[in-house]
Amino acid sequence: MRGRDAPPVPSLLQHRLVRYASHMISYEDALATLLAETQPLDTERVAIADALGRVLASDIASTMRLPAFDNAAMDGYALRAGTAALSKGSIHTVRGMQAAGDVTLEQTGADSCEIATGARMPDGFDTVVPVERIEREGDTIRLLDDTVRGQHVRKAGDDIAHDEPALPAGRKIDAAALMLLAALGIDEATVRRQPRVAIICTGKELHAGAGILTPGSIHNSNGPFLRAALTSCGAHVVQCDTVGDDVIPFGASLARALDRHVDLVVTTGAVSAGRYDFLPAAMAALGARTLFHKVAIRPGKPLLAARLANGPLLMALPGNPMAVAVGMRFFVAPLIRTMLGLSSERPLRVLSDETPDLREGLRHFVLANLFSDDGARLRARPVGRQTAYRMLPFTQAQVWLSLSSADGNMADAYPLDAGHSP
Ligand SMILES: Nc1nc2c(c(=O)[nH]1)N[C@H]1C(S)=C(S)[C@@H](COP(=O)(O)OP(=O)(O)OC[C@H]3O[C@@H](n4cnc5c(N)ncnc54)[C@H](O)[C@@H]3O)O[C@H]1N2
Ligand code: MOO
Repeated sequence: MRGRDAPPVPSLLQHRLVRYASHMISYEDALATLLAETQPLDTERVAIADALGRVLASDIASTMRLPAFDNAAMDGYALRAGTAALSKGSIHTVRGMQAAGDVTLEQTGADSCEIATGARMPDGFDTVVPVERIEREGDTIRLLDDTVRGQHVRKAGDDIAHDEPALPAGRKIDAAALMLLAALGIDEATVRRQPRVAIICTGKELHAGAGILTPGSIHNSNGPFLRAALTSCGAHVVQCDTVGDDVIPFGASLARALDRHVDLVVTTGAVSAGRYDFLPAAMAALGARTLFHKVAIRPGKPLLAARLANGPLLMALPGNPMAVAVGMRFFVAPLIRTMLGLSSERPLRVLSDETPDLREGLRHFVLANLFSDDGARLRARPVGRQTAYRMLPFTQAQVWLSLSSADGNMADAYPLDAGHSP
């Protein structure tokens, strides 16, 4: 929505300015159009030590049994129950001690052996009595309870059997997945290549770095936000440029991005209806195929998606910070998920406490917090005073609600940070 002064679009581009139809595509159709342009990326092998946040490209089956051997679940005494039950008051001779890591396979002679949690059950022993449930005198113990055969023993393969499916393709490697992979001794995995993304923020008002602003200028908040949000989603940000309202530095930044073999370019600003909003015309001049421009959503309506002549997709997000946040969350994040081979997100269906004025035909994205009502049902309460330029509410919310007038008070709730979705 820029105005003032001389037009920034070079004259050779002016005659190519395109008038866009006022009819807007729905969010659902726009997203489907975008995702139809996208494929899961190729795969690579990575060390598990470097795999946090990556997405598995093939199924992983268990390479061993977990636990690998029968072992004690409690510190206490291993016994041979055999087929007979061991009764309260029975007395057993103790010989030896089996600690975790000990390799002793057999304790011959004695009918009991001291044992530590995690220690391998010596051959012939099948039951463990916790140290609290015996009385010891010299080298004998007396049981304080009847025992059940096999009690307090963790059986080999009880967690996962050899060759059993462990983690499926399309699973994000999070801390839980890393725990299982480490336990299995797996040190490499086949994952999707990370999408390479360039960010280009447009606007001559954007002040480089921190420090004192000149009159009329602002700090660039969209660039740092996008870098963080893209990284959290599993993308690799290869470039983050800031350029003026001019197609020439924009084109130069785009050329650098293409040299870096990006899969996606995300731009901010210059995409709505103002004199300085050069981006739609620049796309046409560069021979890009515009997939859609203007979506029936609020905020973020002027969003544009294009396929660049030399391959990658370009998502032009409107400059207002909440339009960037919505464009990132509801267009760029699903695109990155598809590139990574992740399935589509499953939002929580919640009742929204209050709904803003919902305009028919528009999908509204609203910042909210979740809470449980008296009946322990999950509900959402929108945070106050939301407009496209206010960033404070974004820091005070847990979720985005996706709302339309057709759904009444029911909303889909999405975690604010797309990287937190499984
Ligand atoms: N006549 C019309 N005016 C506007 C329309 C419209 O349809 N007709 N749409 C409005 C909507 S909705 C939005 S959203 C904005 C989007 O405009 P642009 O994409 O052209 O963005 P700019 O004009 O370049 O910037 C808008 C706003 O955002 C600030 N901005 C830009 N970049 C950054 C950045 N990197 N960090 C922080 N803030 C940034 C910029 O200073 C402006 O305040 O247009 C409405 N107008
Ligand atoms: O759609 Mo814009 O993001 O409201 O200001």
